[in-house]
Amino acid sequence: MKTMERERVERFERTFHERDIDSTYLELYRREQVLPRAFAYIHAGLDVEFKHMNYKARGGSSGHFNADNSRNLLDLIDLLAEARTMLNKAGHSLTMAPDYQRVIENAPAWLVDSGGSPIPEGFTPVEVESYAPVFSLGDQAVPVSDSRMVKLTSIGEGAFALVHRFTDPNYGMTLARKKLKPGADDREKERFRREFELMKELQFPYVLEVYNFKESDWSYTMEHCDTSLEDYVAKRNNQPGFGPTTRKRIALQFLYGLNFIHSKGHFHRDLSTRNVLLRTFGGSAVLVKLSDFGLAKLKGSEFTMTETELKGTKIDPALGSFKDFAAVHDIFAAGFVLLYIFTGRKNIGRNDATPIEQIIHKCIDSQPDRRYQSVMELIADVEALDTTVIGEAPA
Ligand SMILES: Nc1ncnc2c1ncn2[C@@H]1O[C@H](COP(=O)(O)OP(=O)(O)OP(=O)(O)O)[C@@H](O)[C@H]1O
Repeated sequence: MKTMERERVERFERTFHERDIDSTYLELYRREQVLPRAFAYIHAGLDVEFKHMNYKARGGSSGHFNADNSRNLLDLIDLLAEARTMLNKAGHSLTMAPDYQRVIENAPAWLVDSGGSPIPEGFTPVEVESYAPVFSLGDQAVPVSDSRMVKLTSIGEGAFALVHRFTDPNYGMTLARKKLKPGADDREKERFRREFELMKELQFPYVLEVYNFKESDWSYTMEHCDTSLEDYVAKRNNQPGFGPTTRKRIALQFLYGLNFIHSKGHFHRDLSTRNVLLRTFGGSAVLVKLSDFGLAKLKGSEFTMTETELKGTKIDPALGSFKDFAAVHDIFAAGFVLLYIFTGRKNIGRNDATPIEQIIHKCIDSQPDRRYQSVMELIADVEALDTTVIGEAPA
């Protein structure tokens, strides 16, 4: 850590020296090298507000979160954001228990600083955790095959896991490592292990390859990707080099990957522009890698999902229950991924009538029986697209 960055973190921690902090919470973070008092203070404050929120929204019905509580919670969220930025600059990643992260990320949508805040309808009570730390710092190094420790660099964070990259000096290869966040419950652990096992089974050029599962710290290694589809298209969308032929090539790789998953009897269930990753090789050469299989499961199995688990994915209004998931529901989400690949847009108009838009309308039709019934059918239409007229409406 550089001196200036360390000083900034220490100065932030000193602002908590004069504050009254519940000793139970101080004890939870006693061994933390960085920001022990700050973490204890913020954790204690969040628990007070979360308990009050659960009380006000009991039974799942919406309630009113008082003005003072709203302001307190907003102040705590600001403190946390400040701590996170500072820690990132100092080379640490801040990890938070999934349920705390869910509420904090969703808060800006309903929390206001005057007159109190209306708790959203259907609010899921927060699992308050007063006896274990909810904040921790991500690992900074990992052992490789000859037991040498190599540096980890943070590259991503989802609701449940932290993702780092590291270079194995034995092979000169960069790998990614996904690690479950601390405080994960049995259900999240099962989801994590299932994700690894399924990806291990699905060996295919357009599905992200996973290597090794380590139960001792709930992490696994996988191939490293350079970017997500979301970022790749956003950066190139208005550039002349990113034309219909390149877009069609990316779209087909994505569909071949999806078709392979379906051919093996699985559905992805969480397709989004963030869950499609890319390896880039200079110029316009890319390899599409489908990732984040945490929600994929064998046909017919029971599973309920939470709002956190579907972040970024277009939810199919025609899907009644998650256990009735079928190919047409992945095809619905794939329609939006295709729209983004071909146009850089996330929403489609009613009257769009270019050849690609006609395909997308058929993916997302409100009546599932009017959609493509299989990825193979969809592939046939995308393969047949004439890239010289792809963006033009028919005469
Ligand atoms: N193999 C990889 N190479 C490069 N970046 C990756 C890789 N895997 C994941 N990431 C990055 O890390 C982020 C979080 O990963 P991922 O979405 O798999 O975690 P998660 O906790 O399961 O997420 P979610 O909340 O979507 O379920 C991704 O959005 C992506 O940017």
